[in-house]
Amino acid sequence: MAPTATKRGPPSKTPGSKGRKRQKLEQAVKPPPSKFAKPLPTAERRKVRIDELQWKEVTLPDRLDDFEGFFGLDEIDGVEVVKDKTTGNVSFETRKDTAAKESESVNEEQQKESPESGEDDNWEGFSDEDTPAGGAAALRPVLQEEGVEHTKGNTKKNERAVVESSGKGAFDILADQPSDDESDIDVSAWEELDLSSETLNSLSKLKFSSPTPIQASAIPEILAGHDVVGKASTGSGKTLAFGIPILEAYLEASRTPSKEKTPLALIISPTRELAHQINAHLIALCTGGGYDSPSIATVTGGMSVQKQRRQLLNADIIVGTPGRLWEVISSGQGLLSSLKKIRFLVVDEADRLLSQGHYKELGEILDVLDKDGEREEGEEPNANTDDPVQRQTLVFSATFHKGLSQKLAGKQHKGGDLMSKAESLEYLLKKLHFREEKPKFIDANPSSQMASKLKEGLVECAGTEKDLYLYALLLFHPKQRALVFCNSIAAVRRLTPLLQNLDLPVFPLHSQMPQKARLRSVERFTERPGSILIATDVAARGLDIRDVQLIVHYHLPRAADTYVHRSGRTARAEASGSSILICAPEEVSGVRRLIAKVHAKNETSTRNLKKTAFFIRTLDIDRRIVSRLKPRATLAKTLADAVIAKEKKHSEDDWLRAAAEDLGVDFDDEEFQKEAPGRHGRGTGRKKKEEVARGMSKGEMQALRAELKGMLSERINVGVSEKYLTSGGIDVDALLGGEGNPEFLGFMDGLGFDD
Ligand SMILES: Nc1ncnc2c1ncn2[C@@H]1O[C@H](COP(=O)(O)OP(=O)(O)OP(=O)(O)O)[C@@H](O)[C@H]1O
Repeated sequence: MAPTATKRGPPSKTPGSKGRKRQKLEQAVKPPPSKFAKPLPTAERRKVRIDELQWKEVTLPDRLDDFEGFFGLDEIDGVEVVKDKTTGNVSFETRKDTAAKESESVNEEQQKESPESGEDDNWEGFSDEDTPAGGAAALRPVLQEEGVEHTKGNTKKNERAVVESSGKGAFDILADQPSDDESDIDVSAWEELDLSSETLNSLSKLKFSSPTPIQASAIPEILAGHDVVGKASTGSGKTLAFGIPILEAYLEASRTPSKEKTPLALIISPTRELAHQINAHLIALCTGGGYDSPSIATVTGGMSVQKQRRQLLNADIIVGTPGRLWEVISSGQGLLSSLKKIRFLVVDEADRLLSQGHYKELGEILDVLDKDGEREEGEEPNANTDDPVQRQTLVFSATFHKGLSQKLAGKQHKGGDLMSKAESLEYLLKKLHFREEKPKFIDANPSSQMASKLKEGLVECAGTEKDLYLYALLLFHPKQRALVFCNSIAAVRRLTPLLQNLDLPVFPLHSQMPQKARLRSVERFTERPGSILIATDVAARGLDIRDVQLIVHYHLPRAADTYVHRSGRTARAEASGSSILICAPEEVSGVRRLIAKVHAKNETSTRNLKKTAFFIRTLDIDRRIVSRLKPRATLAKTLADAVIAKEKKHSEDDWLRAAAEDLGVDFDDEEFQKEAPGRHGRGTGRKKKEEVARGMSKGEMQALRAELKGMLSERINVGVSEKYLTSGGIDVDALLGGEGNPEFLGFMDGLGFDD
């Protein structure tokens, strides 16, 4: 019997976000009326499996203002929900011809997709082992040579390295571009910038038909010899804003060869991944222009320092992180004298590099670039040098954070304000030794630090349920490349196995991972559509990974700039994307204030109006569906905790064994445990839980795994989404009771449906 719904259901229960306004919003997203208002004649009907059907994604509104539902919901027309009166089971019926057509197209799709599913079967998950052939090649050129990326040679060689790699490297921006001349495009929009024909050729190969605003404004100033401070929203092409003038200078220098070989540019980046990515972007730029490419050395921690030293001897461009650069520079061997002659010093993500806690090594580098000898304690870098600076200093970021200047002034700064132009300049002038008294400050997006096509929202849940809601959010965004941010390495370590246990393609990224594993995680995340990277803020800055569609803040960002940069990993280069915060109720008001600040600045700076509060929307999660996910999430967590506790025990034992050996005593685990301090103090509860977790036997774990496997193979009953039903004026209970409207909406692909 086909159910018919006649009355509106109660609004879904979302703590702290109820009221009349909510109900209006729900009506605003009321789905279109069903084509199947009347039950179908029995002869035309056929029972179908829900996963045989072709679900259509519900398109999102451009802005979230009036939208509180889930992103990425799928809907379907022409299906009836039928409830068996005796068993209570719900089934689905469609017209015979519709079903036949749809099952045909499903088969076609499956055939098309079969090679990819084969790949899925072979997916290794994350491990610290060396990537097998293919995988390593795909990470061109990052892992080709341990220690240093050093790319030199003729254009063809570079093209091969970039274009013919067996897969797409983590930072391979050329991988999708055809390499033949026919693919060249019109680059006349760049002509105003007066670039060389070689650079124009390269841009044509990259298919960059016109400069982005920051490129259009910054490149002429840099070419004219000015120091530049460039601010532009995330994903707006800042790398090439400094990369193109460096290439121009390289081309000019190579027309008049000199005997002395010194590097042309030093580019400093806050993270290793960003340094490797800048290298890849520069290689891509310098490829296919019909000239010998510059040698680019990437100097980051976690790789062989000896090789880096050798490669640096021949480099035209050096990209590096401050720690390793300082290590290499301070160990002597002549690098410093050639670095003093660089023409460009680039400080990328400058506010981060120059902030407290990150500044030490950069400060040392800046200092020695301008003068020999040691800096006095407390002395500002470069403060007492009278030598005129020859190089141009180029400083880029999407944000300049107010806390920096206030810290500089010795004030404690609370909150997450971003700096104004004047404050930024004042701050940078104190920290950096510019050639000009006043560098050119270019703000390409004065009205916003946020990408124009970014949608923002928050999900509210109990603090103890964040894991569950994260899982639900990821399931509700199936096939989307998602980046989840945590504030601690421990959380990355915990969430990775938890979500892997739930069969999600998850990779970790944090600073304590071995360098190769870090790059491999990024590579796999880049290559595999629909994969998930769980990362600390090491991934927040600068990373340019194609098609990241979803950012989840599992832990809330601690400052406005972190929110801007994390969210900036999506919606890049005119693409769209979503950024969702998972908040405990007590966190909501704080985070609203923080985000309002990020947006409020836009209003004041552009139109000089009084602050307009930006109100980030609460996404109305269907809590019924989430609660159905709880058993599997709990089981996955129990298993993950057990593995982590056992690993922790191993490393503690190793440490204690080594200590016992040093002391010349026998190692007795139980004795050590008894003696261990803090057994009755704080943290005892957590320790007890850990003990229970690590006490789990192999057999118990196997049983739990089998149980979880069983759960994961079962479908979650999401046939009826409370959100959709309430917003569509349908009563869930009436529908299931057989009295409701035959409309059926709200299925989420990925909720345990194994296809
Ligand atoms: N002129 C252009 N036309 C089209 N795409 C471009 C152009 N310039 C750069 N891009 C592409 O835009 C993307 C973002 O560029 P980039 O990584 O330099 O952004 P960004 O401003 O440095 O971002 P973030 O602040 O997050 O570091 C890259 O994939 C890059 O290849």
